[in-house]
Amino acid sequence: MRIEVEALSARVHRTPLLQDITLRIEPGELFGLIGPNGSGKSTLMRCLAGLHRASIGRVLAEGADLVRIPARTRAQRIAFVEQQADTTDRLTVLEAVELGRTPYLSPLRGWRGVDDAAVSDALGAVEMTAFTDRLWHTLSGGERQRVHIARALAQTPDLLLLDEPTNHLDIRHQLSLMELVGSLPITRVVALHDLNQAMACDRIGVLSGGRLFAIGSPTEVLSEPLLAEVFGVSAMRHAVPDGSSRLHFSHAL
Ligand SMILES: Nc1ncnc2c1ncn2[C@@H]1O[C@H](COP(=O)(O)OP(=O)(O)OP(=O)(O)O)[C@@H](O)[C@H]1O
Repeated sequence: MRIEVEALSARVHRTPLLQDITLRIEPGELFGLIGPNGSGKSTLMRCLAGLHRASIGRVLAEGADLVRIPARTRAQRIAFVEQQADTTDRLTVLEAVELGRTPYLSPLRGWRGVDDAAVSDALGAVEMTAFTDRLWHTLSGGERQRVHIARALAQTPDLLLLDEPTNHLDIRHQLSLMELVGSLPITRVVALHDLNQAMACDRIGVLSGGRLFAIGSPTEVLSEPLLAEVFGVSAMRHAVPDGSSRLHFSHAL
C-alpha cells in the first residue's frame, strides 16, 4: 500500500504536535520512524492509522484520503499495534488474536476456514502457538506484545504500523520479530528507539520537535552529526563483517 503524507500538521487543543510533514512510503517498503522522546512518532503513527485527524494536510492510502475510507475497509487494510496497547477483557490468547479477523466478519459473512488459517499463521509467526489457551492477564509483558503483533498479523493487512514493537522483548525475540517484520511482503512503518534496529529499514524518517528533520536510507540519515544534533549523543558508526554498519554510543552530549 502506498502512503502519502501531505503537508500534515496535527494538534491537541492548541498544542501543535506535528508540523508540516510531507513524505511518501512506497508499497512493500519497510520505513523506520525514529526521534527522541516526545518528537511525535506515536502521533504520526496514529495519523497513519486514521486514529488522529490532521488539523492541516492529509494522509492518502493508495491515493484515497484515509479519513474518507470506511472504518471497516480501513481495518481490513491497516493494522496498528500501539505502544501501550492493553486489554482489560478476560480473554484467552486465541480469542485475542481472533479479534484481528473482526473486520472481515458480518451477519452475512461468518467465521470461515480462512480465518482459522490467518489466526494460526499469526500465532506461529510470533511463536505463541503453545500459549493459545492461556488467559491474557497471566502473560508476561513480552508475551503480551507478541500476542498484539499476532492480532495485527491476523488482520492480514496491506499496511502494518508498529509503535516500538520490540519493547518488553528479550534479545532473541527482538531479533526474531525484526526478522519477521523484515520478511513481510507488505508496507511496514515501525517506530523504533533502537537505532541499530533502524539500520535494517529500507528508509528512515527522523522526527524532531514534531517536524520531519531528515529522511533517507539508514546510512544517509544516521550520521554522527545528526545523532549529535537530534539525539544529543556522541556516536560512532563502524562496519561489521556482514557488510552492514553498527552504531556505538559513547556518551550523552
Ligand atoms: N493529548 C495530548 N495532550 C497534550 N500533549 C500531548 C498529547 N498527546 C501527545 N502530546 C505531546 O506531544 C508530543 C509528541 O508525543 P508522541 O507520543 O507522539 O511522541 P513520541 O515521539 O512517540 O515519544 P516517545 O518516544 O516518548 O514515545 C509529546 O511532547 C507529548 O507530550
